[in-house]
Amino acid sequence: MSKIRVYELAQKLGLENKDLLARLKDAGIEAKTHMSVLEADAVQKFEAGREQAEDKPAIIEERRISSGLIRRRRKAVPKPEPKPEPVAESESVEKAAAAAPVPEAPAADESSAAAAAAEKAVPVTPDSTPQIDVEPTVEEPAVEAAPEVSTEKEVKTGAKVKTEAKVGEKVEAEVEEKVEAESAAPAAAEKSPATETAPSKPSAPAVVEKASPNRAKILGRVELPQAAPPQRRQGRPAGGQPGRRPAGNAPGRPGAPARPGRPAPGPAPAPVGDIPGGKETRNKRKKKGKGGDGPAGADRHERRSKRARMEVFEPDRNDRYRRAKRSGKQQKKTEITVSKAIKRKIRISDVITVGELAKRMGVKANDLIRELMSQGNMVTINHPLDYETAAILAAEFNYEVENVGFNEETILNVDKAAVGEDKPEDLEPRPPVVTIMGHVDHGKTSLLDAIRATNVIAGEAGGITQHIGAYDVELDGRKIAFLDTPGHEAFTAMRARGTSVTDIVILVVAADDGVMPQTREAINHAKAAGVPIIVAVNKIDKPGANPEKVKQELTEFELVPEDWGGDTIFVEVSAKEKTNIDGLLEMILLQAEVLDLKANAKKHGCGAIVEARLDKGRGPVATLLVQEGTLRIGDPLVSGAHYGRVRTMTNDRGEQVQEAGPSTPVEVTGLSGVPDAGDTFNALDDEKAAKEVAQHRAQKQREAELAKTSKVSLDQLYARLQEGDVKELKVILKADVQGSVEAVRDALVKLSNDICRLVVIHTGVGGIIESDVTLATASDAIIIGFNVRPEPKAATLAEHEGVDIRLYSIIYDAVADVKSAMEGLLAPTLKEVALGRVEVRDTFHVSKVGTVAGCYVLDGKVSRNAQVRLVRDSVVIWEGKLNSLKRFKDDAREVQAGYECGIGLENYNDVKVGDIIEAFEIEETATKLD
Ligand SMILES: Nc1nc2c(ncn2[C@@H]2O[C@H](COP(=O)(O)OP(=O)(O)OP(=O)(O)O)[C@@H](O)[C@H]2O)c(=O)[nH]1
Repeated sequence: MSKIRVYELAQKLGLENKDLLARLKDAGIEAKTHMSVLEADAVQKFEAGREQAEDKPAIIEERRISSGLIRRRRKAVPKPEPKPEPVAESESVEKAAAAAPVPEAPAADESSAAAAAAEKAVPVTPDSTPQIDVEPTVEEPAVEAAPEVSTEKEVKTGAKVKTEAKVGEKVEAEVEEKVEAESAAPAAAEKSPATETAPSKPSAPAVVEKASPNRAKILGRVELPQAAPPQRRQGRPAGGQPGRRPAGNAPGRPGAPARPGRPAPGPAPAPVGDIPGGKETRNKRKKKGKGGDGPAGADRHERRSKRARMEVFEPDRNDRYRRAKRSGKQQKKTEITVSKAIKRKIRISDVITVGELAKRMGVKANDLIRELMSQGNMVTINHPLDYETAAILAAEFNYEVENVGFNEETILNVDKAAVGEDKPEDLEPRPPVVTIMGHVDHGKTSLLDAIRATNVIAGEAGGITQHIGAYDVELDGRKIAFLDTPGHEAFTAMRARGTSVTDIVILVVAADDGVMPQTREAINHAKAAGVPIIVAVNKIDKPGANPEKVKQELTEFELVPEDWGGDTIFVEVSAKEKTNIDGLLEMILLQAEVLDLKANAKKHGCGAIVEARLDKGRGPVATLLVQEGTLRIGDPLVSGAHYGRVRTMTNDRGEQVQEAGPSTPVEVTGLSGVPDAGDTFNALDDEKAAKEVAQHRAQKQREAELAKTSKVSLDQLYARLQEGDVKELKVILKADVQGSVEAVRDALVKLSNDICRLVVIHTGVGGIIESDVTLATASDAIIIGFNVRPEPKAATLAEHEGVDIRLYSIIYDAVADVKSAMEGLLAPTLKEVALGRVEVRDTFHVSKVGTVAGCYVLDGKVSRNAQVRLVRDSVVIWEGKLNSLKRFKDDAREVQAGYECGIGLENYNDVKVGDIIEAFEIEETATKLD
C-alpha cells in the first residue's frame, strides 16, 4: 500500500475527516490535517487496530481526581470471552451473595451484560484502581480482573468501593462524575455472572425499568447528599444511571443477585429522574416555577429550591447567603422599627449643638433648624442649645432629653448614694487629728515643739525632723496627728473651704496671763466647728502661774473642768520644761476614744491639703492629711483645680513611704499645680478622670468669679427666710469698745423671733480682720462693724468671698436694719461706694485754715466732693467732708493713687500721722428682696 492522505482514507472508510483525525490520534498516528500524508504502515496499523477495536469492548480507565470525582477514560480492551459453566458460576454467586456483607455484585455485572449486548459494554472496574490499565491485554477476563481488584480493595480497606457503570450507553471520551455504589463482595465479584450474562443481555434495561419505581425513593432519600452534584452537572439521561443503593439496603434483600440469568439487581439501576435533585426533579421544578404558581409563587418556590440545593451542595455559600439575607433583613428592620424607649432618651451634658442633637435623634439637622425657626429661634447647625430648649425640641420628635451634666461626685466615687456607706466591718479605728489654738505668745509653738521633741527623742532617735505642716506622734503605739498650723485662722480657713480636718482642738492658755481676746476667738472658732476642746494650761512653771484663774475665766465660755462638774478636759503643762506632755497626749487619746474615730482604709485615699508650696527643684509640693482610704505611690490624684500622680511620698521624719492610711500626714509631689490649704484631694482610678475633674473645677471657678454671690446678706435675708433657706442669722460683731459690743449684741439678740433666730457667733473689739471674714465665710454669717472699719485685706477677702459687712455708727441703725431685713421691710439702702484710701504722712498747721494733712493716695482716688472718714487703728475717729484738696499749691478736683496731695478736713484738725482717710460716696439703691 502506498501513501495515502487522510481525506482519502476517510472517504475509503466512510468517515468524516474530523472523526478520522481523532481516531488516528487515538491510535497514536500523527496526522495534523486532512491533507496529511499517512504512511502505508501506519494505515495498516490503524485498520488493524480498528478491526480489533470493533470487536472488543472499551475498557474504562478510572482515576479518582478528588474524593467526589472520578475521571474515566475509555481504553480499548480485548473482547472478553464468555466463561464456561455459567450455571455453576451462578450458584457460586448465590452462595457469595448470602455470605458477603454486600451481597450484590457491583455494576460491573450489569456493565458486562450491557457490554455484551451492545458489543461496547463497559466492564466497570471498581473505584480508583489503576491496575485496570494492565488488564486490557489479558485475554480472558477484563471482567474477572475487575472483581479481583475489587476483592483486593475490599480486603485492604474493608470499605465500600464507589463505582458507577453505564448501562447501554456508549461512554464518552472523558467523563467526570461522582458515583457511589457498593463494591462487590469478593466472592460474588469473582464469581459474578457478569461474563456469562450474555444470554440475559437484553434483560438489563428491563431490570432498570423494574427496579426504578420501587427503589427510587430509597435511593433518593438516602443518597441525595453524596450523589446529587455530579448528576446535576452532568445531566445524565434518566435510566442511563446505573444502580446505586445504600449500603444498608443490601442485607435487607439477601439473595437478590442470586437469580441466575439476570444481572444482579442489587445496585439498583436508579431512575435518576426520581432522585431529588436529579434532572427530572429539577425540570419539574423549573416547569412549576415557570408556569404553575404564578410569578410570586414561582419565585418563592425557585428561591426555596435554590436554597435547598445550596444547603446540600454549597454549605459555605449557603451560610453567606443566609448572612447576606439576614443582614438585609436587619437593615430593612432598622428602617421601619421605632427605637426602643431607652434609645429615645438623649443624654446631654448641660448643652448640645443643633447638629449633635440631630445626629443623636437620627433626623436631619435642617428639620431641627426649621422647627427652631418656627419657634422664633434663628439658629445654625453649630448653635448650642441649653437643656430646656433641647428638651422641648426633642419632644417634638418624640425624644426625651436627660441632663446628665458633669457629676464630680460620681467620678470621685464619693457619692454616698451611689457608692453606699462604708461597711461596718471595713471601718477601723484611726488616730485623732489635733489643732493647737490660743492667744499670741501663750506658747502654741513651744507646746508643739515640746510634743514633737518628746516624740522624736522617744521614737525616732537621730531622725531629721522635717517641717511639712503636720506630723504624727506616737504614745504607747497609739498615734496622734498634729496639724502644725497654730492659730484659729488656718483652722477656720480650712473650714471655710468645707474641710473639717480637726477632731480635737487644744486651747493653749498661759497660766500667768489667762483668757485673752484671741483665746475667745479660738473658742468661738472651735465651737462654730463643733470640735471638742481640751484646754492646755501652759507655763505652769512660771512663778505667777495661776491655773485656777484660767479655769475660772473659761467657765464663762462653757468650758467647765471635769473636777468642777463640767466635761472639759484641762491639762496643766509647761512647754518650756516639757512637763506633763505625756499627760496631755494621754488626754487627747482619751478624748479620741470617746469620739470613736473610725475610717475605711480599703478605698482610694482622700483628705485635705494642709499646706502646699512650689519647690524650685521638685515642683508643687503639698502636705496632705489622708482622712479616709489609703494613698499610694502612683495613685492618680486631683486636688482643687490641679491633678497628677503621686510621684513621691515623704513622712514628717523625711522617710519615703509607699502608702499612707487614714489620719496620716505626708508630703507629696506630682501635682500639676499648687493647691490651696484646705482644699480636698481625692485619689482616683485613672489620671484622665482626675484631669477631667480638675478642668471642670477650673471652669467652675471661673464661672463663680464671674457671678459672685454673697453668702448671706441683709438685702436678701427676707427672701431667703421666706424660702426657708435661713432659719438662723449668724452675726459676727466687731466694735470700737467692749461696751459697744455688749450693747449692740444685746439689742440684736432681742430681734430673734419664731421665724429666724439671731445668733452672735463672735464678738470682738477692734477693726474687722481677715479671720472675722473667714469665720463668716465658714459659718454663713454677716459681719456688723460698730464704729470700726475692715482692714484692707479683710475688705478684699470679704468682697472675694461675698461676705456682707455692715458698718454702723449708731446702734439704732444697726438694729433697725437687721429688724427690717428680717421683716422684709428693709429701707432703701444707702450704699457706700469706696473711692480710695489716703494715708496721712505729715501734718501742717496753717493759720486761719487749720491743720492740713500731707497725704499719699494708697489706692483708688480721692475727689474734692467725696465724703471722708478718718480711721485710726481700724477705728473710725471722724466722718465728714473735705475742706480742701490740693496738688502742690493748686486746688485739685481729684487725685489718683500713687500721688501726693494736701487734704484739709471740714471743721476737724485732730489729724495724726498714720491716720487713714477713706474717701467714699453714698449711693442710694432700692432694697431688693428677690
Ligand atoms: N516659762 C515658760 N515659758 C514658755 C512656756 N511656753 C512658751 N514659753 C515662752 O513663751 C514665749 C512665746 O512662746 P511661743 O511658743 O512662741 O508662743 P506662741 O503662742 O506660739 O506665739 P505666737 O506664735 O506669736 O502666736 C516664748 O518666749 C516661749 O519661750 C512655758 O511653758 N514656760
